[in-house]
Amino acid sequence: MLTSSEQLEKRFTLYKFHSIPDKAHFLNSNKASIRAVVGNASAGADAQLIHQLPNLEIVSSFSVGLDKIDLAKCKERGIRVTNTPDVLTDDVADLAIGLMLAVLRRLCQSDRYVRSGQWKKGDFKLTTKFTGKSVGIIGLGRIGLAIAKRAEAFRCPISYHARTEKSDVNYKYYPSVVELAANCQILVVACALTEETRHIINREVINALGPKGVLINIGRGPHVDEPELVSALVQGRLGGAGLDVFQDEPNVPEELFGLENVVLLPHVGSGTMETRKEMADLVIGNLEAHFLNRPLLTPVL
Ligand SMILES: O=CC(=O)O
Repeated sequence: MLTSSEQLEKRFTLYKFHSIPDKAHFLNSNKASIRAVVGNASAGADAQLIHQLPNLEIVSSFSVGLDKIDLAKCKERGIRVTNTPDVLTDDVADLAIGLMLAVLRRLCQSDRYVRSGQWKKGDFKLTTKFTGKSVGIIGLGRIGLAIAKRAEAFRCPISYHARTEKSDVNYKYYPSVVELAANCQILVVACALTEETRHIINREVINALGPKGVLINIGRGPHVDEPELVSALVQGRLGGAGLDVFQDEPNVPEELFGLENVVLLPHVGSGTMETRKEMADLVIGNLEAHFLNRPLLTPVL
């Protein structure tokens, strides 16, 4: 089976920009021929790159998140943009529930307990029940809703914050994130990263969630004021955290490494073979559709 970059290479002239050492020189020599950019969760098309590519027609991102693409610039230039929604929703929602269980039931710590032979010296300490805990979700889009559905099966009361109240759900709506945090035991970040949602988890929200509260972040690192989160966890002002994303990936604050109430994952929300294949198919399908003048499969712009 061909890898996704082999498939791209079969159909297009592919430049692996991330591995080109002298990017400025490369752009200078090739800028006129580049008509498409393939991005992902860590690199997309910012204003500078868009500006350097006069014939750019489409940005096709191997991610649902669009925060690495300057959408306003794309719109201004008439550049099409696509992402990979829906196909990754289940995986990301599964992982959010996995993080809740892992933090509350101390799954990673228990595993280390067995491997290191400590079990022979005594039983593992008691942990905290997940079923029935109240779950607050920031962002009730596709992924937020999928998390809510799963948490409902664990008999968790669900509440949420979003820009506007949804008329088609029965979950309790909080117009303020601080109020949501004060009224739930597990707070999940599941919204898109935009200028409005950067640092949506700040000191006030963390303090409202409190020393028994748990933060789950499957969104983006910059949703959280990371130094504030680290100090709250170190000082015991927050009960725990399950984090799949960080401010400066792959760098993770080392103060977190020694904390047992924290589970740290390397941004793997959509990281299954099945889903990554569906995402790659969408990226390639969108590019093909564009260059054949057919309707895009998952257009953003
Ligand atoms: O983080 C992953 C994505 O946006 O798809």
